[in-house]
Amino acid sequence: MAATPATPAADEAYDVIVLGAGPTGENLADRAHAAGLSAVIVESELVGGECSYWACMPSKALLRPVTARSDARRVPGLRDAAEGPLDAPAVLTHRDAVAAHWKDDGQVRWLDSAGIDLVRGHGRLAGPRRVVVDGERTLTARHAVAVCTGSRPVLPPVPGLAEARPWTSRAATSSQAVPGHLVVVGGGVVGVEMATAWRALGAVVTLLVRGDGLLPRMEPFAGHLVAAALTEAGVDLRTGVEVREVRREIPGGPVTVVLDTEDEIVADELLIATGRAPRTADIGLETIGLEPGSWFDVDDSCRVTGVTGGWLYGVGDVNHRALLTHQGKYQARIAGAAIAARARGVPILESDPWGAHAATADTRAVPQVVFSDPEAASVGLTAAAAERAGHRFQVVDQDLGAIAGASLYADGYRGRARMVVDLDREVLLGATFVGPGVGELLHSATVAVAGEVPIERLWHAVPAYPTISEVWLRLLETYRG
Ligand SMILES: Cc1cc2nc3c(=O)[nH]c(=O)nc-3n(C[C@H](O)[C@H](O)[C@H](O)COP(=O)(O)OP(=O)(O)OC[C@H]3O[C@@H](n4cnc5c(N)ncnc54)[C@H](O)[C@@H]3O)c2cc1C
Ligand SMILES: NC(=O)c1ccc[n+]([C@@H]2O[C@H](COP(=O)([O-])OP(=O)(O)OC[C@H]3O[C@@H](n4cnc5c(N)ncnc54)[C@H](O)[C@@H]3O)[C@@H](O)[C@H]2O)c1
Repeated sequence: MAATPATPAADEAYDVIVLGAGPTGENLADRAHAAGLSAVIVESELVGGECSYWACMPSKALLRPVTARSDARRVPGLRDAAEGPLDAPAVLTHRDAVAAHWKDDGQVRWLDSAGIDLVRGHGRLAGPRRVVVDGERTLTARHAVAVCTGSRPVLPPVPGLAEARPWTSRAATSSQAVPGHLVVVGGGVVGVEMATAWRALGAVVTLLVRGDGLLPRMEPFAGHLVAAALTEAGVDLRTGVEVREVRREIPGGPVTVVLDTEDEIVADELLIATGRAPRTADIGLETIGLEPGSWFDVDDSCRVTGVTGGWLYGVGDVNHRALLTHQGKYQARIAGAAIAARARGVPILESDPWGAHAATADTRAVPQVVFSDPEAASVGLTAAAAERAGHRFQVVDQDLGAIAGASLYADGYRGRARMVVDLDREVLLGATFVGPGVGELLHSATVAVAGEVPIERLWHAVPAYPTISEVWLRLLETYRG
């Protein structure tokens, strides 16, 4: 059914109400509907959520030309053809198309074809199993309400920062112009990807990081290699610095960033990429005894803990398990199956690790690709995380440049791989690859980690020659001795 305006009416009852039509909400509603439950989805902005319009898709549209050009420049015979600047207007035009020009008609058509009702407006819980949309329309849920409202950027409490109206991820992924000088604050994924993109599109970029390196959740060599490449690309990377004050006298005019070192940087734009907060401040949590603005505390089926009757689910970014589109969609598949099983009265759910109703991969095998140049890709535990978790493990490293497939992929290929092996069970706990093109290599590691494939069996998974995947052979040879 197509979108209908919020009009006063009697309560409308559904089996499942989904709040938020991002990738998580869409998948959850789809799973519920596929299981024979009626589902309605409430969306206050665009169907498709952050990912489609202001996050994954537009950011990757900005980054793909950057890595494609870099790769081409490292292929003899192609190098000269790939010299010169990127065509920034063409990149931005393509980005606009990838973001569907910030219109959601296509995704609304998909909801319609999937048999999911859409109600446009801001949804708020109004007591158990009840959602009021824009204060006018009341929906009730026979089985479950799934909150999939995502996250928003956080501005640190720096004097003058909010008043300066800095860019956050939305402006950084949707800007229609390349700023002359962009200051980026934050060395996490958003900071690194956006510094990479806007530098290659022609901006002077200063990247301010308060810690001692980039991408702190990955293996340290990921941050080192990406930092070296950013510096080589001309980014002014400053680590160990804090922003003390921000001044912008004229809206849209130059912005002055004052550091704790007393240095002042005057730039055209400032991007704050210092993490996210849940979009749960204004969704009526107080009406069911939960704290507004908090992340949801959920079990492995994504059911919110401590809610009488067990009808509330918090899925995707809102539960802070892994702020990634693919993990939100995975959780939606698991939670959707759990909601359907509970609705059918199934007495015992498959909630053991790797069971149908447990989002086990959230804690064991989360894959992530940072689309920087070079790419950084990881799954499962880093060595530091394995140490913290008390595993007995061995780290195996490999220079990716020494792999024949890599040297053919790009002349002078620079990159590194690491696997973390559980010595007690002889399975992989995690793997990290850094280098051009490694994003597409990651799923092999995800299969090995999630499948808990014994090293002895991995030995029989023969990588094709000459591909970058031959890194697996070298890693295993080193491990086996
Ligand atoms: C710049 C950037 C780049 C990223 N790149 C990647 C990437 O490459 N790969 C990746 O896996 N992840 C990436 N992410 C993370 C990814 O965007 C999120 O993990 C993902 O969007 C979360 O999906 P979600 O459905 O939980 O929430 P969202 O996508 O945020 O969707 C939530 C939806 O709920 C709606 N909503 C909120 N409150 C209400 C309400 N009260 N009533 C009705 N509707 C409401 C919102 O309007 C929104 O449409 C990126 C994030 C950023 C910021
Ligand atoms: N390719 C991808 O998969 C991709 C791309 C972009 C975003 N994302 C997801 O979006 C989420 C948000 O990304 P993000 O980069 O905003 O968050 P993040 O948590 O990855 O990084 C934020 C960084 O900012 C730093 N920071 C925090 N407060 C600060 C302050 N006051 N001053 C200076 N630095 C400060 C943190 O130490 C951290 O390194 C991530 O969890 C990520 O998983 C994924």
